[in-house]
Amino acid sequence: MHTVLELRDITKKFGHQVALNHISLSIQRGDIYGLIGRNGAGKTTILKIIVRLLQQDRGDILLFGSSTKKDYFKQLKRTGSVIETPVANNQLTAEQNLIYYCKMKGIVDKNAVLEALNFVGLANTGKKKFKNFSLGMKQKLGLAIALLSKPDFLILDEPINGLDPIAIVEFRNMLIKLNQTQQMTILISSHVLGELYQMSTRFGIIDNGSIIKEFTKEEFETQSREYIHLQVDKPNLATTILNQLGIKSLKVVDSKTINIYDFSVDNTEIVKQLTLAHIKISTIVKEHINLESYFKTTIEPGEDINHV
Ligand SMILES: Nc1ncnc2c1ncn2[C@@H]1O[C@H](COP(=O)(O)OP(=O)(O)OP(=O)(O)O)[C@@H](O)[C@H]1O
Repeated sequence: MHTVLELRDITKKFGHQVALNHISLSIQRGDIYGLIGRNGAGKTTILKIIVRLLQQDRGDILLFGSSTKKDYFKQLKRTGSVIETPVANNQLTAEQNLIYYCKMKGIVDKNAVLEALNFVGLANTGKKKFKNFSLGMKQKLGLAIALLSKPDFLILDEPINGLDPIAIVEFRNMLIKLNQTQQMTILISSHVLGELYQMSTRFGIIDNGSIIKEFTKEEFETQSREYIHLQVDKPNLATTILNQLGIKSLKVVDSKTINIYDFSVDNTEIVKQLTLAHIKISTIVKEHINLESYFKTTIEPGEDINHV
């Protein structure tokens, strides 16, 4: 296996605030690595440190095996990135912006601009200036800019934020195509977990500046299992009754939700006993753990009872 990126014990502080706390992770060639975390968890800070928009306070980064300053910057040329909002000139068209970036990056391939425009589907935007682009068009131009140098490693910060469902699917398909046809390794941060799940091969969950879980899609699929999603008005009393019924594995997720992982008692019996105790049930349904619910219960552990 070839390691594209390795972060070793990275710490970054802004004043007294610890944004990254001893982060270690590695990304292998061909991975689509989904970085998941709530607002302020540290995702953008990681990406900025990788592309050298920020400097870590401690720890080492290896990009394609290089860590020394000179070699690292050489390897950065094999990387394309869109971090925060795509930076383009408001007064220029898509094509003009790409020509400008080619000059800046020293890209001499004459087909690079047209290829990038075609790939992201912006070839027909003609004279329209960047300032008049929709959000989706802006995101696509950002991707086109990142692809100009035909990178081996693509880094994208929240690329599908604010896009409509059709644009999201288009974006997903583009990234999967890059990964499958050009073996491009991709690091992507996103809040849109359902979408991230569909394209990523590996995941890292970051919370409060620490990576708290890393897993492959395969591992997730093997471990994820069904559960009963129960919503009631008195979860504490409901938990007591469920325990009395012999249900050993459950989790109180929030002020009205209990997830039950133990199927030893029939749903009708659960409903009957809760109703007898004057508990109002608003939902009782069998569900499969998805990335979103896994993420939620991982970063907000709730009250865990005998559940691993
Ligand atoms: N330049 C800065 N100066 C001070 N604090 C900063 C700076 N950049 C980031 N931070 C802080 O570091 C923490 C991590 O921020 P970061 O932007 O990496 O989070 P994030 O996971 O990308 O969040 P979001 O999803 O909201 O973009 C936050 O608490 C943030 O306020």
